[in-house]
Amino acid sequence: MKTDILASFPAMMANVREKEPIVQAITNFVTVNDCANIILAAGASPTMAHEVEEVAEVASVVQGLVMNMGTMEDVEAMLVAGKAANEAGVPVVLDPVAVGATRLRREGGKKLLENVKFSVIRGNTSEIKHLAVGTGSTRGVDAAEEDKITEDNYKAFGYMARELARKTGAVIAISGVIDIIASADRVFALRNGDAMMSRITGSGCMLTALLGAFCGGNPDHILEATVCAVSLMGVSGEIAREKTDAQGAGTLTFRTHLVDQISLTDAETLQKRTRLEELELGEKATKESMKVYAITDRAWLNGRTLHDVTEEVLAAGATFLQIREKELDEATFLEEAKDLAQLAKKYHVPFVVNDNIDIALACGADGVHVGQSDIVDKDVRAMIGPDKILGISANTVETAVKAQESGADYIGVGAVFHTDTKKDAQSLTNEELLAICKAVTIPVVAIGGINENNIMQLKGSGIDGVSVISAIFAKEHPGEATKVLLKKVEEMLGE
Ligand SMILES: Nc1ncnc2c1ncn2[C@@H]1O[C@H](COP(=O)(O)OP(=O)(O)OP(=O)(O)O)[C@@H](O)[C@H]1O
Ligand SMILES: Cc1ncsc1CCO
Ligand SMILES: [Mg+2]
Repeated sequence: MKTDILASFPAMMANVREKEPIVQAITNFVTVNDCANIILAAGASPTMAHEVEEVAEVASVVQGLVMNMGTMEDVEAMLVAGKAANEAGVPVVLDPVAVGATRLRREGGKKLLENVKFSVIRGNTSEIKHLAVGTGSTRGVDAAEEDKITEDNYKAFGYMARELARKTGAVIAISGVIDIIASADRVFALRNGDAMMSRITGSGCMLTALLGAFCGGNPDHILEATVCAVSLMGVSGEIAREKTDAQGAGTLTFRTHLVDQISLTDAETLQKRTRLEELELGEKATKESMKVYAITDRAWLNGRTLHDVTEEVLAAGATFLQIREKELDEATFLEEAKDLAQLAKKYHVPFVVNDNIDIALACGADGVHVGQSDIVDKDVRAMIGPDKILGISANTVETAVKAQESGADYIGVGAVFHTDTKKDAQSLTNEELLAICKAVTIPVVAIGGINENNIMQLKGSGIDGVSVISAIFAKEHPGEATKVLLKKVEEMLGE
């Protein structure tokens, strides 16, 4: 069951204040004093040790480790300390300051991510964008104007943060006008804070230091601790702004009020003022997710349940799941679809329902897959809304282009092989497949008679993966079959 994050705030705060975790911070020389003070204000105890000769020793006895790339003289010490903290089970928080801006920072950030396992990575939009997709337009320590987070794009930042969380195993916190916090499964948007926070240096560094204190006090609840710390920073920033304005004072006074307020804000005020939204983000159809696209078939269950067989297939690495039921009554179909939707969520695999839009919408699926006739009759995209996955079948350049124009997120092309007598003879040639793939920009998955023996024939056809039914579900060991297919597809794709 999902935990109620707001309800966890009092415990998160009390754990920091009562346990007084020692937090080691290897941070930049610009804001080091502010970082030490905010750790103290939260109720924890700072140690700003950064000499490479001693950091491992320190990191193995503290409760939290923070590393901040602000001035880049301590990357070697960060690597040594990070490894020691990982070995000792101490949570590590990274602030990848200006990570995309220079070669030194790009390489330093890469090295840290390759060698240290982080509990939390906290950065502004440009920094996290660089780590997630390599294209953040960082020029200095502040986020670039074009990477600004707004009410129009914050969901996209949510997807990006979740993707990075899955890749790194860390909770990701993006700061800005709207803050985003994401784990592999859950994504939050937080609308607290004040514009004056970006008019003093180091509010981001201070937030990262605060995260070190909260993770140190709550090592088994990193997601809750992160949301609570980001919220404490934002709410304290708002109250500090009110106090600053009441005095008619400016930005440096604001900085003092901000640190003061971290020590003063209580859990009740925090809960009351926190503006937290949990985002329900479905899975997206990507090229990567087309590799082994499994379609269910209950014909070969052999006494096993569809749930168990599907779980075996997902655990083995299937990258996409479609439920296809031609004979079930609606009520049973819906039950089954709800169950598989939950299962697919657990494995972070996109899940669509074949042909039945009502069931797709009712069961919590990520989308629906339909044939050409369905898009002639009705506007499926309008029915399911802009966020759900729409898959459409096509077998010519013309129908593929039409599918894309109708709002498809991917195309299923087939039948690729004759399934009956002319075993393994292609009914769609690689040239025809390539023409289809070139005519559209969305992912393409091939379907029809594909199995582990004929996949290699599709090399050079431009497809992103294969969709199979019997090549998985008719096998005695569907999980093993999935693994073999995945390996062959990656070979076929030339990876
Ligand atoms: N315009 C704003 N409105 C509300 N909150 C803001 C605003 N700008 C910054 N903040 C808050 O300030 C804190 C720091 O975020 P910011 O994105 O400025 O970090 P940063 O760029 O890494 O800062 P630095 O590198 O100077 O330490 C976060 O808590 C964030 O929510
Ligand atoms: C201003 C500045 N320069 C390097 S680090 C730093 C603090 C904010 O990241
Ligand atoms: Mg910063």
